[in-house]
Parts: sequence; C-alpha cells; structure tokens
Amino acid sequence: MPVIEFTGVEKAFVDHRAVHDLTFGIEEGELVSVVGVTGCGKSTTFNLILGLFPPSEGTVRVAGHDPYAEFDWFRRRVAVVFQDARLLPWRTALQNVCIGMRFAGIPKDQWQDRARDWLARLGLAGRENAYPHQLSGGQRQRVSLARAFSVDPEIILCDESFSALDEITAQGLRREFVDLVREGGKTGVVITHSLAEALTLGSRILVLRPPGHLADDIAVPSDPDPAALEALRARVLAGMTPEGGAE
Ligand SMILES: Nc1ncnc2c1ncn2[C@@H]1O[C@H](COP(=O)(O)OP(=O)(O)OP(=O)(O)O)[C@@H](O)[C@H]1O
Repeated sequence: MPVIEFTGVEKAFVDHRAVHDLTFGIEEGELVSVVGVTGCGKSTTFNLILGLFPPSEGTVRVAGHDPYAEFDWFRRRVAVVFQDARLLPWRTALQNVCIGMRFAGIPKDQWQDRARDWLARLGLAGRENAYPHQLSGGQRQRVSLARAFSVDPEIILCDESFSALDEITAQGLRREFVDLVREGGKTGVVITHSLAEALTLGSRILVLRPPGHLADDIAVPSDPDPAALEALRARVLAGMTPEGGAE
C-alpha cells in the first residue's frame, strides 16, 4: 500500500479550484520530486498531505490514515522543511532543534542529545549555541533539516528547501539530504522549481499542471547518460506546459 495516496482529490478555495482530480501514490522509501509552473497546486498538495485542510472531494491517506481528521497522529510522523529556515531568532540552533521535538511530543530528556547528534550530523558541531543571525543561510537551513530529522519522521516534505541557496551550497546540502533520507529509510517528497534538482534528487518526478492535476509521472533512472537526461528534461517541460505532456 502506498504511504501517501491521493484518490480523485479536489480542493477548491471559495470559487477557485487549486487541485483537480489528483490521483497518485508514493511508496514507502521513495524520494519523489514534484514540479509544475507557479500556482499549479504544489503547496496545496503538500498542505493536504500535512492535514492542514481536508480535500473538497476524494481521499488523502498517509500511512493509511486521514491526515486532516487524525492531525495529532501525524505530528511526529511527517516533518516539513521550507524554503526559508523558519528559525526563532531569539533561540540558539540547539534550542530551535529542540522546539521541533517539543511539538512532536518527544520526551524532554531526549531533546538535548538528539539535537546535538543531528546538528553534528549536519556539520554544525560546535555551533549549537549560535543564534540564527550568526549563521549563514546554508547553516540555517542545516538547522532546519536537523529539526526535521530529529523527530525521526517517516515522511519528510521539502518545499523549495534548497532554492534560496547558491548552487554549490544547494548541491552539497541536497546530496546530504538524499543520503539521510535513504539511510533512514524515510519517504521524501520535494517541491522544486529547479529541473536540475528534480532530475538528480530522486527516483521519480510528479509533474503537476494547473489546476493541480497530474500531467506526468516519470521514473528517473539512477545514472542517466546525457541523452537520456535531455529526453527526461524535455518530457518534464512538456508535462508542465498546457499544450504538451504525456497525459
Ligand atoms: N488559501 C487559499 N485561498 C485561496 N486560494 C488559494 C489558497 N491557497 C492556494 N490558493 C490558490 O490555489 C492555486 C494553487 O496554489 P499553490 O500555492 O498550491 O500553487 P504552487 O504550485 O505551490 O505555487 P508556487 O510554485 O508559486 O508556490 C493558486 O492559484 C493559489 O492562488
């Protein structure tokens, strides 16, 4: 059974349809990119996975549960990393990581050790007591990743998490993220505007087309040669544009 499953999902806001007849499944342990033009419904899809609101029609299931109706059940199971690190400026790196565990309901006596461990794994040993303004953008995003991984979620959602960083920093962090997801046996779903990121990050690309409809579902081979990569790129772009795609 897929760990994330959308069946005939519709989501309307007042008179605006953000997601339309969206059906897909993501298996446990998959690392999937979600691409599509701005406003095509990517964040709405994420918010449905997070249970922030219910679908207007259809069903959303995460690990067999309804994320909206059983919101509390999900607190520890799904973590999100956003484009900006969203750290509390008056808290240290260590405290910011601990806050995630507090909201996830992890026993307090575990916070410090787990936070130190994850900060170290993300290359921030020795910077535990730094405040966000004392860290670079890349380091702040590392804290944000440590906060997400420290609750040991089953699913990690990334919403443009690497796009505010320079390409070199983003590449390094992306690689580390992929390793951590795979080592931990987690399921990862990553919204990205970068085709290069989508083509190198995971094993599958979901292409959304407005209004929130699945235009294509593309398997990415592990080590595509340049010609295959170019063909994949063209296919993703075709899926994103209204007149093209493999629907
Ligand atoms: N709470 C809301 N109320 C009304 N309309 C909304 C709401 N949230 C999203 N929308 C609309 O739904 C559509 C899809 O928005 P969404 O944020 O999911 O797109 P997106 O693909 O994530 O866009 P971007 O790539 O620019 O972040 C847009 O037209 C947006 O204006």
